[in-house]
Amino acid sequence: MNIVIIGAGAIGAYYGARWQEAGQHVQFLVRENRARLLSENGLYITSSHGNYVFNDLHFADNLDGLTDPDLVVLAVKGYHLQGTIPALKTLVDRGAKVIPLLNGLEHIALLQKELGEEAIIGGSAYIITTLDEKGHVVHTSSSHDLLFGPLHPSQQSICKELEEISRNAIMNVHYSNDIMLELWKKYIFITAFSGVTTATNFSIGTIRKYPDTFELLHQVLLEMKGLANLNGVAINEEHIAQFMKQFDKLPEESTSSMHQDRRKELTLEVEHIQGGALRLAEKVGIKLPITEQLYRQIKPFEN
Ligand SMILES: NC(=O)C1=CN([C@@H]2O[C@H](COP(=O)(O)OP(=O)(O)OC[C@H]3O[C@@H](n4cnc5c(N)ncnc54)[C@H](OP(=O)(O)O)[C@@H]3O)[C@@H](O)[C@H]2O)C=CC1
Ligand SMILES: CC(C)(CO)C(=O)C(=O)O
Repeated sequence: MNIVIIGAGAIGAYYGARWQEAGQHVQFLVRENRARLLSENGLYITSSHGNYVFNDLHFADNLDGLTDPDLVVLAVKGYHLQGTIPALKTLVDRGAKVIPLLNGLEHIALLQKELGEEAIIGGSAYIITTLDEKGHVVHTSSSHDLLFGPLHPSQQSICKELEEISRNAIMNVHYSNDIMLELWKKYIFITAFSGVTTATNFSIGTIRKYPDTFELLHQVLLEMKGLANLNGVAINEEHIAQFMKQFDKLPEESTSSMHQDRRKELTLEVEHIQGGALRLAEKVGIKLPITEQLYRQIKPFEN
């Protein structure tokens, strides 16, 4: 498969590496600074699942430098979404489908509006990975799961093809026939996890030591369950119990990518994640008081 990844960042470069390693044609569309870093330092990933060096790295800072893809993987932060629309429009006009892997949910409707419902496949990543100071990928979780599935019936064959090629790649792939449910599950999980770790500035191990603080995670999950249900998505008590079990089992030092960004003093996706939840809540006429409180606490660190 011919894959273009927009954003050779922590998750884009990780999954790109795994597909290239499995024999797919992977190209990165990057911006000027990243192109310079890639030229100077190359790109490699370190991971407990095996390191990978891009000996043959294809990247360009404009579309003329890339061959037309079957699939575009969108792997930028929520606050960079708008900047990718012109390139996405061109690639979709040339026949590509787009799988966004951003955390959050608002981007799905926005991309469907801009590019058409047939173009946007549902996708979500469960992984903990970051870039080091040279721009190389450091993968620190044992998980490297990729969930995807059609949001439109016309996407079934490309999703099946993606499942096939990814089965030979070093990653866990899950094709879902109800990807909207999966997107909400991830959204609920990340709203709680990134909200509490970033607001408290603690990893999960420390949060777990304080039951009152740990309970915050549960409270956000319950609020978000209510929001999902009002949006017609069947999140239930069992899902919430599973998320709490996950929080219980995560290794001590585990934290969210938003919290890692706070530690590095980078821009935070609080507007896209918690802010997005508050906007969705307003649309259906409910309040999310705990999520709103976390949003207010994180906001000063956003930039
Ligand atoms: N990291 C993780 O562990 C996980 C992250 N996620 C989600 O995945 C998404 C991406 O996160 P992550 O990979 O960590 O982010 P990174 O910041 O590591 O990577 C994003 C990359 O996108 C690039 N970019 C931004 N705008 C453009 C553009 N217009 N064209 C080309 N490249 C562009 C940035 O490049 P530049 O250098 O030019 O700024 C940057 O390298 C986020 O929504 C995050 O929440 C989900 C699961 C886990
Ligand atoms: C919760 C986690 C680590 C799962 O992949 C994530 O998506 C993030 O922190 O951005």
